[in-house]
Amino acid sequence: MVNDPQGVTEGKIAKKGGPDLEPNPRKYKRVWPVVHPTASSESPDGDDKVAFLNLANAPLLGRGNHSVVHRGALRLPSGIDAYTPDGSTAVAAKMGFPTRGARSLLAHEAGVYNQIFGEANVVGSEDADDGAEGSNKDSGGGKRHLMEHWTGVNLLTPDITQPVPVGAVVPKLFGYYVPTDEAEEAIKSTVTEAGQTRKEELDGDDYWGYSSYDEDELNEPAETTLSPILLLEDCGKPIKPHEMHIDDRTECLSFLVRLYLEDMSHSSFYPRNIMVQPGPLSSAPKDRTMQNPSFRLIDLGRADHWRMHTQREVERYKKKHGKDLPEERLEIGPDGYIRDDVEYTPEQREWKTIALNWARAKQEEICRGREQLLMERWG
Ligand SMILES: Nc1ncnc2c1ncn2[C@@H]1O[C@H](COP(=O)(O)OP(=O)(O)OP(=O)(O)O)[C@@H](O)[C@H]1O
Repeated sequence: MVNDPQGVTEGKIAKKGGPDLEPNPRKYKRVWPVVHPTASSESPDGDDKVAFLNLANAPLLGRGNHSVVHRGALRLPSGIDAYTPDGSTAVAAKMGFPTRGARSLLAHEAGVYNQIFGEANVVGSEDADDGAEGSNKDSGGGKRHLMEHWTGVNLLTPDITQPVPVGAVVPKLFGYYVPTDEAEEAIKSTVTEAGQTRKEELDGDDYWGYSSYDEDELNEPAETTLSPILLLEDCGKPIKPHEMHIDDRTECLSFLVRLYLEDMSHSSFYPRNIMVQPGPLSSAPKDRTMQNPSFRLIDLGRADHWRMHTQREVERYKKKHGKDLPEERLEIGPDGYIRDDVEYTPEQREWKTIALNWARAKQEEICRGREQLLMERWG
C-alpha cells in the first residue's frame, strides 16, 4: 500500500506539501523478485503480506532523463520491523516519467536487478550453494554478491592493478511494484517469463531472455498514469571525482570490472550514476563517516548482458543474410578468446566477431570510466 498525497507515483516531482496532507492510498503489487510459494508458509494474499510505503513529503533524491527518485519510508509486513523509532526504513523509490520509453527503461532496469538478485526463496536454503550438478547456480544468488557486502579485497588484474574492497556494487533490490489495475496482467506475463526463463535456464539457454527497452518508444505517452515503482537501497549522493582519493576512484572503477566478470556491462557509467554515503554501513548511522565512504553504481536502465548481446547479433545476422546463424560457438566466451591459427567456417568467424565486439565494447567502457573518474591510463 502506497500513501501518495502529492501524486509522486505519476512520475512527477512532488509539489511542496504541509504536515497535514490528506492520505491518498494507492495499491501496488510486487512483480519482482518472484517469491516461490514454498518460500513462505504465510497465506498468499493475507494482511501479513502488505507493506506500507509512505511518499508524503518524500524528499527528492534525484531526477534523471527518464525518472524521478524520492526517499520513501517503507514499513514491512508485521513481524519484520526495522530498528528505527517507527519500524520503517528509508528506501529510494524510482518512478518513470509518463512516457512509454521511460517506463520501459524502468521495467528493463527492474529486470536486471531481478536477475542479479536471483530467486528470493533460495537464500539460505540448504541446497542453495551445494554446487551440485544441475543445481540452479545463477538463479539463487550467483550474481547476488553484486548487492552484498563482503569483507576483504579483490584482485581484478589486468584491468586494475591494486587490490580493491569487495563491497556491494549495486543497490539492494527491495522490489519492483506495479499499480494493481495492471498488476494481474503484469504478474501473469512475469510468471510466464519467469517460467520460460527457468526452463530455458535448465536447458542452458537464454537466461537473459526478457524483453528490453525500445528506443523508438522514448517519447510516446505512457499507457498508464501511474508509474511502476522500483524500490532500492538509498545510496546517498553522486560522487565528485575531483574531490576523491585515487583509492576511492579505483574502487568505483572496479564496479565495472565486477559487472564484466558476470558478463554484464553498464552502458551509462558517469559520476552522476555513482553514489556515495558515509560508512561503514555495518555501523549505526550516527557512527558512519565519510572517512569510510560506501559507494554504489546505480541506473541499470541501459545495462546489457552477453546473452542479450548475442541475441541481438543473431537477429541482425538473420536480417542481413536471410537465414539463421548456426550455433557454432567454438567454446568462445564473452572475451572472444579463441585460437587464430585454425581455419574457421564463415559462421564460426561470425561468432568470433560477435565475441570480439563485446570484449572491445567492455574495454572501451573501462577507458571511458577511467576518464570519468579522472584516472590516468596505464597498463
Ligand atoms: N538508489 C538511489 N539512492 C540515492 N539516490 C538515487 C538512487 N537512484 C537514483 N538516485 C538519484 O536519482 C537520480 C536519477 O536516477 P537515475 O540516474 O537512476 O535516473 P534515470 O532517469 O534512469 O537516469 P538517466 O538520465 O541516465 O536515464 C540519480 O542521479 C541520483 O541522484
